[in-house]
Amino acid sequence: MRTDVLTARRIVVKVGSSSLTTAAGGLDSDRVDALVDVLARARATGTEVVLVSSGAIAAGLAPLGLTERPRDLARQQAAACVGQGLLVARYTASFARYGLRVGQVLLTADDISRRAHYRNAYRALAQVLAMGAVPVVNENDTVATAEIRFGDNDRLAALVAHLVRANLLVLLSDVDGLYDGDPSRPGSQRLREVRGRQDLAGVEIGSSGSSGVGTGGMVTKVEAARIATDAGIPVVLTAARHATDALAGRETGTFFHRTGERAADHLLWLEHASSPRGSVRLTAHAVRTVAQRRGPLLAAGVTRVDGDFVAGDPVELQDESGRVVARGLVGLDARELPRLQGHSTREVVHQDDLVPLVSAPPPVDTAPVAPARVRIRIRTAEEYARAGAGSDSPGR
Ligand SMILES: Nc1ncnc2c1ncn2[C@@H]1O[C@H](COP(=O)(O)OP(=O)(O)O)[C@@H](O)[C@H]1O
Ligand SMILES: N[C@@H](CCC(=O)OP(=O)(O)O)C(=O)O
Repeated sequence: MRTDVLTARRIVVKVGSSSLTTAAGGLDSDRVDALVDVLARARATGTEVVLVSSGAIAAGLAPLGLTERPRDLARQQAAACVGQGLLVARYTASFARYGLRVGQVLLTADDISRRAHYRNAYRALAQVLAMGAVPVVNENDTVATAEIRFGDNDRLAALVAHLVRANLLVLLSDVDGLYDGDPSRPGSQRLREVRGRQDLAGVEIGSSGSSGVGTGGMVTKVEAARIATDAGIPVVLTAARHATDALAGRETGTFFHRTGERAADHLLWLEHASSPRGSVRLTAHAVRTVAQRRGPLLAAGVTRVDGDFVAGDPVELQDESGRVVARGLVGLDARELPRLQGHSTREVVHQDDLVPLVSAPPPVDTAPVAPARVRIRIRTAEEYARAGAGSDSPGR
């Protein structure tokens, strides 16, 4: 038995498109009902549930006369617009069988990478839970542009788990766990547990399966598991048909043990969900300060400004060679900075709004301090698409 699962009082369950649709396309009511049966049982035992559900685009295909997932963003937006309503209507009817209400929550990465928005999203979700309803979360695909699109719900679910302070993330797919190679290949073995990155060495993490409606495949699930476990949230990855066992703490799928501690609220979003609006180049001294989070970034430490950002936007902080050393929420507009750079003590990024992405050399003028934790940065959807990785591209 998995004690972390049994003791979890608040859980985020993410279900993929491939687990909600029929082979012929369209929503599969029986599969929606089967999932809701499991979630309603968890609720009956006092566990709070947040559902992150994909399927908007898949559900909108048939009603719009589309036979496959469109490759262009405009038709994906249209499909999501029609499908999201159908999806939530289906959940509303299904949860109503248990006297439970659902509330639709549509998020964009852009909305919630800012600190104030993050708090607002937390307040809204916490209130929905406090009032006994089940939040059904998805990305707001209809208004998300290629630039701000988060792109896959696996990573979105990991960030939502952090946002709502969940004790567990459950990823439900059409495959019953992470395999060491293509699961359709004879001889591939399921990993029962992952305790850290070392357990993933040699594992072939591939893209979407044959359903044709999934996004990102195992790549985004493993990234999601890494985001969650690094932030102290264990993850169960299994097939939707094993959801009962997964929530009962039985040994199904792949269990990712937590590897880190909960990080400051908005910093995880800043690191994983935000798309930088510009970049600021720093002196060597300022690089050391921000990489070790020993103080704020002052205008005196800025040597160059690129982009058209305004106060509150996420920006990249670069060293003198252009290497990205941190991300920060900037406190000044791009047009204000040039006249201050190099000499002013005005604060450009507050210390609490900084995420170091690499460790820096120890400062020459002070005693050695512990280096900042080296973080493996998860790509944004935009970077992901640019790299043409897997099938996660918005152009798919
Ligand atoms: N190493 C692996 N282990 C398990 N599944 C994998 C692996 N590599 C690629 N996959 C594929 O990932 C698919 C699940 O991802 P995806 O199609 O995006 O589903 P979902 O809609 O649930 O997000 C599986 O059907 C499987 O074919
Ligand atoms: N937001 C999109 C789903 C994106 C996504 O990650 O899909 P999936 O890989 O099926 O979980 C939708 O609702 O269609």
